[in-house]
Amino acid sequence: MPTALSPLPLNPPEVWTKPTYSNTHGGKTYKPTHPDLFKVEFTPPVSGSGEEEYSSRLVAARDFEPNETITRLTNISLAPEKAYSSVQFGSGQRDHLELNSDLLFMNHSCSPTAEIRLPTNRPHEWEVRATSKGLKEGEAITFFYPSTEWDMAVGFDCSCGSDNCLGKIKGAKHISIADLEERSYINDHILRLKEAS
Ligand SMILES: C[S@@+](CC[C@H](N)C(=O)[O-])C[C@H]1O[C@@H](n2cnc3c(N)ncnc32)[C@H](O)[C@@H]1O
Repeated sequence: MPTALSPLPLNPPEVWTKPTYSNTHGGKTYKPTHPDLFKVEFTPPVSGSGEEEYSSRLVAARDFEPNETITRLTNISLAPEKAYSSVQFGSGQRDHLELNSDLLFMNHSCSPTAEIRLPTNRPHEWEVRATSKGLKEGEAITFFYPSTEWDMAVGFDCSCGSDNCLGKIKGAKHISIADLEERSYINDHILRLKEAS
């Protein structure tokens, strides 16, 4: 059972279909979820590889002021399990949500342009917001994955390219508190897990 008070539905309030090369090109059945705020820049699969590249990204469709809310998390559901796509919102084993929107395409950066803020037990306040630097139209919307993730289902070699890149990203469990806090806002459940470790 989730340990945080979790009123999250098991299914998203609105049906969401993940964009793929075939439904964003040619047939074009895909409908962007937040067209006025951001859009997915979709990378086509390398011909014949048959594998997902995970190199698509989310970019801002307009400027955002410093600390401006980009969007609240409105179509979220309880994740059936921790996955590459889920976001951790508490310290319990089941405390992972699925975004069920174009926000899925927010990549990680060690020098992020946005934050996911998930105050404990206040899901109506859960949001993506610009950092204190603000965001320009066309800039990638990224967040620091260890700000929500303790021990990720799928780690990766970071390609964010920032000067203070941490290299391998596996979750906050594997990073010192100083390295976490100098890069991003860190959610309470991660700070609690860090204190207890
Ligand atoms: C939720 S997806 C983000 C969207 C993803 N780029 C896509 O095209 O589906 C998370 C995955 O994207 C990739 N990813 C995100 N940020 C990355 C980064 N900074 N460096 C390398 N891969 C990254 C990793 O494969 C990760 O497991």
